[in-house]
Amino acid sequence: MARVLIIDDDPKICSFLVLFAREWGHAAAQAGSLQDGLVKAQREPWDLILLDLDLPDGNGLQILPELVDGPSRPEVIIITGTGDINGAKLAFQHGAWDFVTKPFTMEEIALPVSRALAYRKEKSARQAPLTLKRDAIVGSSQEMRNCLDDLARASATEASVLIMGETGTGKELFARAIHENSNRAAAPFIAVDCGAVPESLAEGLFFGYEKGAFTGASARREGIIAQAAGGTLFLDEIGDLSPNIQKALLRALQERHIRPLGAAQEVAVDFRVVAATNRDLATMVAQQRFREDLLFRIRAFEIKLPPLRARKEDIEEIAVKKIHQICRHYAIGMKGISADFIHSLQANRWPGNVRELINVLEYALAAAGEDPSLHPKHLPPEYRTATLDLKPPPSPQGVPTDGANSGGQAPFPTLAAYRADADARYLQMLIARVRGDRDMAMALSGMSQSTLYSLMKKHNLSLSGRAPEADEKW
Ligand SMILES: Nc1ncnc2c1ncn2[C@@H]1O[C@H](COP(=O)(O)OP(=O)(O)OP(=O)(O)O)[C@@H](O)[C@H]1O
Repeated sequence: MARVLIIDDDPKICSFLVLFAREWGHAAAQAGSLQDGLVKAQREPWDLILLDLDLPDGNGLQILPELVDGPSRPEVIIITGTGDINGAKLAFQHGAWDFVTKPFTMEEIALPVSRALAYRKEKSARQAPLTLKRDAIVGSSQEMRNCLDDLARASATEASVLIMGETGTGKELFARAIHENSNRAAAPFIAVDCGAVPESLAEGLFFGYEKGAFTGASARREGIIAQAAGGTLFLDEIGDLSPNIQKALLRALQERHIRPLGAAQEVAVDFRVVAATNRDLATMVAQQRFREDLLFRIRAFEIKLPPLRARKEDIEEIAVKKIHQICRHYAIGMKGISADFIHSLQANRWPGNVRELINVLEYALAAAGEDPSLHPKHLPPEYRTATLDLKPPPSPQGVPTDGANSGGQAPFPTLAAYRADADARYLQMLIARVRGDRDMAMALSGMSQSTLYSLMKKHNLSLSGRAPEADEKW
């Protein structure tokens, strides 16, 4: 038996569909508005939702993304009397299973419904590998379990995978886990941050070059695609690739052959691509900033990682595990964790997601010193105010805003300004923690010496607390 929800404001259609679903042995319920539909869709698990577009409180497409990403990830069939090709395109972009125009006969609706339910049955029958290696991935919320199911399915195939999610949600962690759980686990996992590759060096980096291929090519160099032979190539921030490299990469993906710069022959390479982005690639395609054919190539399988604020249950589990890990790592006695401390963590929005949470936990442990347990007072002040019902704070001092403040709202910082401010505060915490110990600074922050040094320099800071110019050479 499947569970079917019908969201339509026409009582006749609803009764017809409820009857139809029950005759086929399914459980069915109905909702007459977007709001009612969304509440019901999120309160109970559904296998299939039949969604009208023209509802009294808005267009069904408005809630489609929330429906398909809902706790039970139902299939959604659009049923509409005002369908047009653009609406259908949008619906498919947002993950609808099918699009049926009204009026329809019993047969016309029976086919897509039975196909959707058969697909769903097949999907749930496919077992995730029993031995999924996920040690580093913490979280048991329904959202995280859905992502782990996707991870298991992606690992069992050879298909390319696109992982989407905000910064710090664990895209790289998932990419590594796909590789480690795949048949390619024994071969290399090669990661490249596409945003950090200068356009002029990109071809050489991806495809390699022969000695003398260009001025400065004093020796032959293997490209990262060849390095990933037999294994997985992880393209982080793929939305940052220039059009030229998108084109060259598409060719490599289609042909599975590459030609290093200056080489006479093409060589075959067997590699799997996992890509990640925090951008909306479909919008970039519409704006002609990303190739549609490349998007199709890399998106055979999609994993959407939800932000931490959408899975607050995971915060406690991540915090407990990370605190224990950090305590073990630095050989400091285990700390107790107060319920208030967890409550304060859960009240924050975490725009930097798990990465930001981990940084704050490091700070709290440093601030706690010899105290036996962690309390809200050990959190950075700005993270403590989240539990208070106060007016929005003014913008951080010196942080430029986007100029889009209106209606008396507090100025809103630009993302770049917010990140720079967060970087500076993080560095200050780090300086206070390591008291001049460079190795400890690198170990705690996970930054290389050169990255740490240049970030310190950018913010006019030094590990010793003196002016950077007076600091030791690295
Ligand atoms: N579910 C999780 N459980 C435990 N640790 C996690 C989880 N998700 C992320 N992390 C940790 O958070 C940090 C950031 O993760 P990761 O680099 O994979 O994120 P990302 O989405 O690739 O970030 P970005 O887009 O900024 O590159 C890492 O230290 C990672 O180990």
